Amino acid sequence: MKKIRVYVAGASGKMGQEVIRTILKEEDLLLVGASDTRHQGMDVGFVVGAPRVGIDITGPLEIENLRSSRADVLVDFTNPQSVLKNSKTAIMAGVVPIIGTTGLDEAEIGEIRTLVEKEKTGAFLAPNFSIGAILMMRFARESAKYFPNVDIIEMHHDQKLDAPSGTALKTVEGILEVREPMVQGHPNEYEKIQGARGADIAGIHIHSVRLPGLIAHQEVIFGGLGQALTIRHDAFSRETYMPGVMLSIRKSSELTELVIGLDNFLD
Ligand SMILES: NC(=O)C1=CN([C@@H]2O[C@H](COP(=O)(O)OP(=O)(O)OC[C@H]3O[C@@H](n4cnc5c(N)ncnc54)[C@H](OP(=O)(O)O)[C@@H]3O)[C@@H](O)[C@H]2O)C=CC1
Ligand SMILES: O=C(O)C1=N[C@H](C(=O)O)C[C@H](O)C1
Repeated sequence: MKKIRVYVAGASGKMGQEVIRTILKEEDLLLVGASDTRHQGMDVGFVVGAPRVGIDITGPLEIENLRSSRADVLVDFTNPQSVLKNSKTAIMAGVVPIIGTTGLDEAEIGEIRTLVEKEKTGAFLAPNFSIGAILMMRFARESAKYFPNVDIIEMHHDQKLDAPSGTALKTVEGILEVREPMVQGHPNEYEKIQGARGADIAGIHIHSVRLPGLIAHQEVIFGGLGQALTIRHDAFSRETYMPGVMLSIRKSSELTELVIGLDNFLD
């Protein structure tokens, strides 16, 4: 069996470690490289609490390392400052980036799309790899057809860099496919303290909570006449993302364009 060769950027991080532990258990996947600013020179197995793997963590991602690994895909769980450069590096090396890192803006995603087209390779980006979160977004899109008034509360651990979360933004994107931009709340409302009503996208307010103890949680709250509908998803551990990440690795190695969203790979 020809194995899919996987390189992981952000290998020492919370998601990177979980991804590596999972890849090491999959028979059709082969870990061929690991990069991170932390634990440089250490065997990646020891970093993730597994036996020795024979692959050292190489430091920030370099095109030479990626090329010499002969990777098919690069899984990126780094940070909003590194992900664009890493994705471009992968595409230039002929490696399909699987981008889990959030925080890319529209212009940056456009840059990736342009480079993918120029280099005739593929790329995959998913703000959320959890099936429950995908369903939450799908149900929210459906509900917005009947309940146009909606607020989002997203809650994450306090080490998260970007706000609002990629999932909240993707949820809004889906809702705006079926709901026109509108003003929510009283037209004359005002904030006594700046930010009290959260971030406003086309009238949908996003409130970002950051607290220790949390992992990743989101409520999409719809208000209607005499009723409210709340759709909630909770990630209680990072294992929740693994089936989606593994599916994406298997589906992405043959991509020839930029694809956004795990729902593209679900039946
Ligand atoms: N799509 C999804 O389903 C999910 C997405 N995420 C996203 O994934 C990203 C990572 O999350 P998380 O694992 O919690 O974050 P962590 O901070 O735990 O891990 C990120 C790691 O990447 C390292 N890093 C930074 N720059 C580079 C670089 N250029 N090359 C290699 N490694 C680098 C960091 O090092 P240092 O600390 O020294 O900077 C750190 O060790 C976030 O954007 C988060 O929002 C998270 C969960 C699910
Ligand atoms: O930083 C995280 O942890 C997460 N980030 C993603 C996001 O911004 O939506 C996905 C998930 O919420 C966990």
